[in-house]
Amino acid sequence: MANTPLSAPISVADYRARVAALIPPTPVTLRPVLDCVGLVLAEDLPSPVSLPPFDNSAMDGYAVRAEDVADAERHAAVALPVPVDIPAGRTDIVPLLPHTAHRIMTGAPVPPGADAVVRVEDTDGGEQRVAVRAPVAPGTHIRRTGEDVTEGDTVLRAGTVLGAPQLGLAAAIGLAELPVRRPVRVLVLSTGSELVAPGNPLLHGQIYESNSLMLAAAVREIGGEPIVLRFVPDDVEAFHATIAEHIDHVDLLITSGGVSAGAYEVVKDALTGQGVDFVRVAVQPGGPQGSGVFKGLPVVTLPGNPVSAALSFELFVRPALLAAMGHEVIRRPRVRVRSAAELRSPSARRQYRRGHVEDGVVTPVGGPGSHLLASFAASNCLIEVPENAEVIAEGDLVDVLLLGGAT
Ligand SMILES: Nc1nc2c(c(=O)[nH]1)N[C@H]1C(S)=C(S)[C@@H](COP(=O)(O)OP(=O)(O)OC[C@H]3O[C@@H](n4cnc5c(N)ncnc54)[C@H](O)[C@@H]3O)O[C@H]1N2
Ligand code: MOO
Repeated sequence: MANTPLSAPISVADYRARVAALIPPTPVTLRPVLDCVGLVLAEDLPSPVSLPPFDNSAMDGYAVRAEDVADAERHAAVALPVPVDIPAGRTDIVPLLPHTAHRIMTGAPVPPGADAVVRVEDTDGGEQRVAVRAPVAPGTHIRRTGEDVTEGDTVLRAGTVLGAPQLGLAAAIGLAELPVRRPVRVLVLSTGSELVAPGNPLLHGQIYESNSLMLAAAVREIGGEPIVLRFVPDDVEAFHATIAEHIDHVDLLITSGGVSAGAYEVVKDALTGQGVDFVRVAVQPGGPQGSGVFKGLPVVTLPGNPVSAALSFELFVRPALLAAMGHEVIRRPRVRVRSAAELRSPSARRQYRRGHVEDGVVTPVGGPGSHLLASFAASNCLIEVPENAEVIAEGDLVDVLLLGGAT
C-alpha cells in the first residue's frame, strides 16, 4: 500500500542537483584503447614519442640532394646511380653519398645526406640507375620529425571524450591502454503486473513492457553499462528479492512505474522509509519522482508512463551519469526558435513538449500526453515551456533542447 504524502513540488533545477549528488564519480581504470570509445580520459597524456618519429618520405620516389638534380628537365634528365633501396620499415641507416639517389618508399626514413625526395612519376623508375626529369626544392616531400607531435607534449587532456581520432592518436603514440573513468553500471528495473515481455501474446488489460529496454538503451547511448531486470510484479517482496543479488555490483538502480498515488505502487511501498524520498517535481511530464540511497545503492525511481520515464531520464539521470563518468558537457544543446503552433501548458510547472525543429522553426509532434511514445520517437527536440508561461503563441520564441535522433 502506498501511503506517503507527496511533498510540495520542487523545481527541475533543484531535483536535477539532488539526483546528481547521489552518484559519485566512477573510479579511474586502465582499459584497452578500443574499449574506451565514448569514455572520458582521466589524466593528461604526454606523448612518449615524436610524430613522425623520424624524417620520412611523403612519396614513393628517390631520396636525393636537391642540388644534384637542380638542372633536371623533362627532355634533359639527370642520371644518378641507385646503390640503396629503402622500403618502409627498413631500420638501418645508410647515408646518401653526393651524386647518388636512394630509392625510397612512402613512410621510409630519409637517409642522412638527402634533403629532398623526387616522386617516381618525375623519373624513369630505374632500379640500378635513375633518370630524374624534374628539379626539386630542398625539403620537398619530406615529413619532418615532430611535425605532428613533439615528444613530451600533452596530446590529449584529461576530460577529453574519446572518439575514433583521439583513440587513433593514442595508438599512434604507442599506448595500448588508457586511464578512463569506467562506465556507470546501471540496474534497470520495470515494475507493473500489467506488463508482458515483447514477443509474447497479450491478454486484454496487458501491455508490452518497453521502459526497461528504452532506459537501458539510453544508458548505453551515453557509454554506460545497463543491466536489465525485466519487470517484477506489483509485489514488494519480489521487488526486494529481485534487486538483492545485484545491489553490490552497480552504481545506480533506475526503476520505472509504481510511484504515483494508486493502491499498488510497488516501488513506493518497497522503498518508502528506506532512504528514498518520493517527491513531486514541477514538471510535466515526469511529476512523480523518487530518489535516494537504499542499502548503500543510489536509486532513482521514474514514473511509469513511457514519455515520463524517458523525459525524467533525460532531465535528471542522464546529466548525473555523464558527470559521474567525467563528462564536462552534460546538457543537450539548447537553441531558441519560433514555435509553428500555439502551445498550452499548466501554470507553475515547466512543460516539455516533443517537437521537430528545422530551419529555426519548431513544430510540436503529438500532444502533451505522457503515453504518446510514437510522437516522442518521431521528434528531434524537446520544447521547453517555462513555468511562468501558460500559452506560447504561434510565432513566439521558445527554447528547444536538441536530441538528435529522428530527422
Ligand atoms: N490519482 C493520481 N493518479 C496519477 C497521478 C496522480 O498524481 N494522481 N499521476 C499520474 C502521472 S503524472 C503519472 S506519470 C503516472 C505515474 O504512475 P506510476 O509511476 O505509478 O506508473 P504506473 O502507474 O505503474 O504506470 C503508468 C502508466 O505507464 C505504463 N507503464 C508502466 N511501466 C511501463 C513499462 N515498463 N513499459 C511500458 N509501459 C509502462 C502503465 O501501464 C501505465 O499506463 O501516474 C498518473 N496517475
Ligand atoms: O507527470 Mo506524468 O509523468 O505527466 O505523465
